[in-house]
Amino acid sequence: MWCCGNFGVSDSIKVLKKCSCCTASGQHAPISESAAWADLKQHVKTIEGTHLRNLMQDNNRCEELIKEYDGIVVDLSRQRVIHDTVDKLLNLAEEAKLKEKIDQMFDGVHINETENRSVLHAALRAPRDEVINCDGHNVVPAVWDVLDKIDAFSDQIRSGSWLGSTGKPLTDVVAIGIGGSFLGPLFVHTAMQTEPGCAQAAKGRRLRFLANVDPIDVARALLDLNQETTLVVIVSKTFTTAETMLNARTVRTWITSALGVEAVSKHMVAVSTNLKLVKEFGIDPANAFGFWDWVGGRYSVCSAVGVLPLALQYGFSHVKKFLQGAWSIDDHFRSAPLESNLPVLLGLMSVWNVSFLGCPARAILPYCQALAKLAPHIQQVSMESNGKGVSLDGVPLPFGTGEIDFGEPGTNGQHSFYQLIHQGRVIPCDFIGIIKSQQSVYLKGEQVSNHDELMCNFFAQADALAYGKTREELVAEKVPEALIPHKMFSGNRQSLSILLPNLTPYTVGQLLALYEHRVAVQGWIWGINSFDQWGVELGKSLAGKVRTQMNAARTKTQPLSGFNYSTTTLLTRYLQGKTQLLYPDPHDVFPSNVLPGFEK
Ligand SMILES: O=P(O)(O)OC[C@H]1O[C@](O)(CO)[C@@H](O)[C@@H]1O
Repeated sequence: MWCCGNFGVSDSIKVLKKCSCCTASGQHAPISESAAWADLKQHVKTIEGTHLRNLMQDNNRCEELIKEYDGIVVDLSRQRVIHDTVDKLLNLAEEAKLKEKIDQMFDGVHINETENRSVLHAALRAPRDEVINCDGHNVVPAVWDVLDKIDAFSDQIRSGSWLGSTGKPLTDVVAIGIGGSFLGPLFVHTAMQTEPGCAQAAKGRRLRFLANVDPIDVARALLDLNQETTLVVIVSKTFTTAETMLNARTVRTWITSALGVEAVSKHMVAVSTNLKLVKEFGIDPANAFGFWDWVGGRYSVCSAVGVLPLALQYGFSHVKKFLQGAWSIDDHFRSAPLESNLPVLLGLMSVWNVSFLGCPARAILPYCQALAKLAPHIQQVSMESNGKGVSLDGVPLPFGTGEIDFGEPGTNGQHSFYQLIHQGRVIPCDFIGIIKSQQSVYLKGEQVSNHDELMCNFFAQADALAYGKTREELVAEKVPEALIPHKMFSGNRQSLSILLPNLTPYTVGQLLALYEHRVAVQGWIWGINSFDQWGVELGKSLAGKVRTQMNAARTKTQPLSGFNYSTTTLLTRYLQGKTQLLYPDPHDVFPSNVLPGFEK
């Protein structure tokens, strides 16, 4: 048994206490030592004797593996599983106390143990009358206080009752943030942009994101914008992230150089959990939108992090539907039996592929251009959450965790990396299709509409991967012998298909929550903390060391010290290449043709 599940929970602050019965040291044995894991390892041999080409002929099996909830169809029939496999994976889930973990999350237990925090992003989309407790009090009213504030503020901006410092309406928004303070909002914005209702609501408005500290991104984000009509939203959970704060100072300079310092109160607002630093930056606390430490950065798109910029662009009513969609999956996740629970099944399939079938990567392939930013967002949600080397107890794990996520919308990906997926490495694929497109085009005389054409590929690719193409088929097609090995497809390559009725704010919310909870399921099975991210710290601190030396070298012409031969050589070459820029005056380093507003 890998864990007794006797988690002690104190009355108000629900902190997990170590159970005493697992090992002498109080540490849990890794899940890989469980009987359920061993059983699955054994079961791999059975699956290796099957081919999807044959498995797909069993209609009962396929029917069992096609699941539906609230309009979403998830087809798992092209996974390399049989009925027994699912049963064994559910045994593994039981061994990992998955149901208890889900309950603990919704109960506000401090399951993010290394940061001693609850994990309650689901509370961000809970209906007003829901009760979700954290540290002894219901957090839902506080969530709605912020949502109501965003509703009112976004309405003021959009209606023109809040004007810029020179009396003009603020039609453009630049949201500055990185990682979770950027990728989720960008994903949802990209998905909503072409939805007719949202597009109508956004008429005459522009939403830009500024994430990278690269000054090229500043130039790109500010291109053609006018300070007088621009609202800047600084989004940072900590308000200390180096890239975001430098970009915030840069854009503040862009605003104040044109409009004066007093313009900040009209043109700059913030989203953060650190309202003290927001104030120190010069933003009126009345213009700050808070959230809470129980919201992880990569899980924060449903907080003010995403809701504020999206409500400014589309109006709060559309964003509310996005939150409702996410809640639909939250509610399903916390209440549906594991065997019909979509995020649970998706998570278990990923664990099966990664830990048992040896496929550490996953391709996310939406057949919908509006989902172009889904894969980049899920990269962070998944890889920052589950790319860990030790168990919750800090013990090195004897197996790899996490998945290497990547993806592009179809059909673009087909003309790029699908070659490898068909004949090279085995990469389990998530195909995501939409029944009714946001845009409909049908040309007279064409066989099918444009969206149907797209979806023909969605259906074809999954079967191409599953069935492959045999030597016999090629011989029958009279393919020359020399070409046969090149034209053969082994098939038996697993994928799953997710079919959404349409792509609206509601279904975007569903899709988001489906992936968020799937990732959590994987982490709970592997026995890791999916909610911290210590792995990003080392690079950040080393960049600080380089920054100090860079400044010394630029301003005092001091020699570099403390770096290895390689870094010293390249750093020296870098410094030599830019000797003309010795920081005499910050404005001097901004060519006015690139960054409008920095003219001297
Ligand atoms: O919102 P913040 O505090 O600026 O952090 C941005 C991002 O930086 C990280 O902490 C690490 O890259 C992410 O987890 C987070 O989403």
